[in-house]
Amino acid sequence: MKVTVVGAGNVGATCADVLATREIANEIVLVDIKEGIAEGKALDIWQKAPIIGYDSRTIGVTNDYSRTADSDVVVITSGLPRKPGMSRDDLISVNAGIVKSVTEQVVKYSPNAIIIVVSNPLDVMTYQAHLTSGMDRMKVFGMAGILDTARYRAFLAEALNVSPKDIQAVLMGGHGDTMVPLPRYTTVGGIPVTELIEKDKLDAIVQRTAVGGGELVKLMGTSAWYAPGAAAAQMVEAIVRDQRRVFPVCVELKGEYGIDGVYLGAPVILGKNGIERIIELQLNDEEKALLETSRGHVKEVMDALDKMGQAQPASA
Ligand SMILES: NC(=O)c1ccc[n+]([C@@H]2O[C@H](COP(=O)([O-])OP(=O)(O)OC[C@H]3O[C@@H](n4cnc5c(N)ncnc54)[C@H](O)[C@@H]3O)[C@@H](O)[C@H]2O)c1
Ligand SMILES: O=C(O)C[C@H](O)C(=O)O
Repeated sequence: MKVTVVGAGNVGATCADVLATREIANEIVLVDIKEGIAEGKALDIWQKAPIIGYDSRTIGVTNDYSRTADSDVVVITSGLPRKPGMSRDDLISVNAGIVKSVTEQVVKYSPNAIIIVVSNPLDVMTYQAHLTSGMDRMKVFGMAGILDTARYRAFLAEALNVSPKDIQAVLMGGHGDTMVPLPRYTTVGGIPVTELIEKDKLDAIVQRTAVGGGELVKLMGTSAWYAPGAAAAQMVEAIVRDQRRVFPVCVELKGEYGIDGVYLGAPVILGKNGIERIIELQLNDEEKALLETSRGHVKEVMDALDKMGQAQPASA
């Protein structure tokens, strides 16, 4: 299997490193626009192979998409990260252009690849890549839900003093402060989380999760990369190993949840064809209202992209 990661910055390089270290793909191509950066990081990851013990090949290229040809999966991480005081939406004008031009190159050389978008603002960059690619929505989707649920699961594991492995959770909506964690669908070793933690503590964890990206931006002056890179690699693994994992993924909803034409996180089954199925949960009134708020926010940012004239299909 061949996997390309575009953007050899913090998230892209971490993703490539996890893909190689866990031998998720035998050929990994790292691409960046900055001369030498992808080549250097790919070489560094390859030189770690004899120490850790893996044989995935990692190569790096500067803007040479011919080397990405016939990739099975492409992860797009290229674009600016936010700085303290910024929202993800503030990145839209710069990142839309980057995601558009990268997607054009990706599709030209790997027309059958499944595309995973990571660049922010995530839901709207997924819209940008999907439109530019002209591909089926089940083959162009975004990574955010695995990261957001991982934060939620990590906070819960800490509060309950249990293994994060035993916490199962799902979360919906946009990748922003209006994301919708679903405590009703959260279990700890099969036990509903609501039986193990007081409501005020759970509410505080939900709140901390919603602003989890911002917490890290404040601490580091740029956004996170270890968990995001690993989350994107986990999606690649589900696809290349046809695992049929159930993850929250950002996809264009077309009637699911009564929503049409908006890109939002929802639980899906991920396998060799990309999204194999979008799962429709039964939401209660409160959850529906939260999802509607999130939908409204993402739609506003999609409209802003439309106004910029960026969201055009590749052929337009
Ligand atoms: N979806 C998520 O959950 C999530 C999580 C973390 C970060 N992100 C987003 O991922 C993006 C990358 O974050 P990062 O921390 O890796 O940033 P970074 O600055 O470390 O890396 C970005 C890389 O993209 C490269 N790049 C820019 N334009 C390019 C182009 N046209 N072609 C190829 N490469 C190009 C840059 O040279 C740089 O190396 C940001 O937009 C960030 O907000 C999303
Ligand atoms: O917070 C950010 O800007 C990056 C990313 O979306 C995250 O949640 O870590």
